Amino acid sequence: MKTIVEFKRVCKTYGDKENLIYALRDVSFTICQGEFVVILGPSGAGKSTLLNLLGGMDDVSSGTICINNQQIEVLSETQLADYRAKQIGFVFQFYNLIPTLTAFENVALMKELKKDVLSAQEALERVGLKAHQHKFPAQLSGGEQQRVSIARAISKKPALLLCDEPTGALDSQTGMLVMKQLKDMCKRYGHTTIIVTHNSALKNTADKVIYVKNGMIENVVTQEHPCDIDAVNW
Ligand SMILES: Nc1ncnc2c1ncn2[C@@H]1O[C@H](COP(=O)(O)OP(=O)(O)OP(=O)(O)O)[C@@H](O)[C@H]1O
Repeated sequence: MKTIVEFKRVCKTYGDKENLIYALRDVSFTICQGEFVVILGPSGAGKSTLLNLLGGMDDVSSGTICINNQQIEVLSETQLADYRAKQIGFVFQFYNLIPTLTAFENVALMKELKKDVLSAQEALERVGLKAHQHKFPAQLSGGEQQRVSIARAISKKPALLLCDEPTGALDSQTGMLVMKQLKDMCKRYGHTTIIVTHNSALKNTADKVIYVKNGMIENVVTQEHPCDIDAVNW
């Protein structure tokens, strides 16, 4: 399988000499195209820092990051903005939908960022929300709103779908449905999906689990036969 993400000896520090905080220290790993990846670790471990670096929202202090054959730590601000707009789909804990636009219009906005997008209708169909496409966010449940935000992210046909605690604001049953959707789409359409979570129950469902602790990679486990989301005890 093609390698789509390669972190090589990445360090990320905050603060100055006297007050240096290592958010990530000497982090190396790879992710293959089409993998369903879970990044697990306690609070403060460095998970969000990792995701921010992957998404081009922050820059490394040292080391290299290669995504889809592109070295990203050397990109200028403008090139990084283009990378975020075209290559990355983001899903956050809160859905960040525009309340005055319908589900369809929220997804269709992505056309402004990239020429080659999935139609809003196709993206909403993939998340099972075609019937709700003309509703406003306030007329949708939390789980449905999150599915609109997933439709918005996948409509860009991103190289990477980055999800930061995507079920954090949902009850466990709805959270499970959203996770199921993410995994089903990863397998059906080949989206490389990277999920940051505190929920260690998800570890058995991933092709790869990256354990982060104290800014370091504690372990990377590749699973040949991950279990179905339905089998998870939340
Ligand atoms: N902008 C910043 N300035 C200073 N320190 C930061 C900054 N961002 C993160 N850190 C520090 O880097 C470390 C890793 O933070 P990070 O947010 O990546 O952890 P996390 O695993 O995502 O935690 P959580 O699960 O609580 O969100 C923490 O010690 C944090 O305090």
